[in-house]
Amino acid sequence: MKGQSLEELRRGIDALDQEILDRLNRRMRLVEQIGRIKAEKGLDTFDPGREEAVCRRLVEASPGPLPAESVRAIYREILAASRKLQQPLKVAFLGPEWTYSHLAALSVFGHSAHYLPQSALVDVFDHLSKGLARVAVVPIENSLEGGIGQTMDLLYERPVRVVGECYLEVAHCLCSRASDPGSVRKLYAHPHALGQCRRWISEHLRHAEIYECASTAQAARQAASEASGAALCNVKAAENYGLSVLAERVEDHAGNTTRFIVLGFEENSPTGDDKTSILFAVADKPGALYRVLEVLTQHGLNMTRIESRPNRLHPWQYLFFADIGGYERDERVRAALEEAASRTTFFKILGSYPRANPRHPIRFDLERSRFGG
Ligand SMILES: C=C(O[C@@H]1C=C(C(=O)O)C=C[C@H]1O)C(=O)O
Repeated sequence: MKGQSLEELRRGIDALDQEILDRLNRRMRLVEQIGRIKAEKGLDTFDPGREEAVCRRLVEASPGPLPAESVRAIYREILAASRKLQQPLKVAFLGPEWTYSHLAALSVFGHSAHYLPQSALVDVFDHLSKGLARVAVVPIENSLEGGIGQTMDLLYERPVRVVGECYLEVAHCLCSRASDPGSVRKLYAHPHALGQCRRWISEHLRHAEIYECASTAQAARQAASEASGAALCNVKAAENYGLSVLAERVEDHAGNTTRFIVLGFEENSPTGDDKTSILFAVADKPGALYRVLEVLTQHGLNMTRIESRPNRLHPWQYLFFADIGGYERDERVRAALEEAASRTTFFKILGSYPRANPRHPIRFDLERSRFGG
């Protein structure tokens, strides 16, 4: 049997696209109805647990050939458009535009959200507490540099909840108006970017003076103002500030990944594969930390991270940030946390949220300036 011609195949695609669009509009009418119910009941528009459940179900139900990351990428935008119909979601992040935080926020909330770049992390938290933003996206740890101290301090000080997480691959480029690395005299960079590219800088940019900046996009903005300035930043920041990419992927280790958390106030519903973040302090006596960890082990909870941080309010005392597998209201987790809390001097559940996979970080495609996962 003779195959279909190009024209016939394209007619088939046109008919399917019309069908997809009709169905998307039907979906949006349901979304609008849900929006009205939420408004009546005073519920929050954004429900990350439900969104994750929607995506996971579709990834599992998809027979292919569409890969899982494409299903997720398509639905990221459908969900963003759905939320926008109910009420545009206001998202604060550490700006200016095109920082890695911005890329992380876009990868979680899509292009239809209302983004509010802030000039300092503390302003991101302030935006949330003042109700100027509904959610915020902040970095919490990097695979090479470890925990982001300032975020950890603010998590201790402010009454926010962790409602989501995402892992983003951090691919730095050397970007400049100069034509080659040899002509670069000043290098602008965020301290973490400097830390991640130490070896490359000592091999290629020994002759340049180094200036630390508040963010990678700020570094790009600064580099753009000088003919012999350069920045360590991502390709979108370079594009935005009119810089050329002189060298790609200058980080010292492949797989440089930053974990971002989404902050908000609402409690998530369980998804069946959740993580819970906690924060606690223990008395200064032998075995105090062990006694907390012992309870978690006895209840069979898997701890995926524990990190200590000096308590700035009480010198030489420490705060512990830990992530465990499970949902906070799940009976086993609840009982374990209750018992663990009784062995601490301070205990705070930061929140439960759908688990993201660190082995499949969101990748920002250098060539095509778009996300894959
Ligand atoms: C439609 C809803 O509102 C939002 C949009 C969703 C969707 O488009 O599927 C899911 C969760 C919410 O963030 C809902 O809560 O079901």
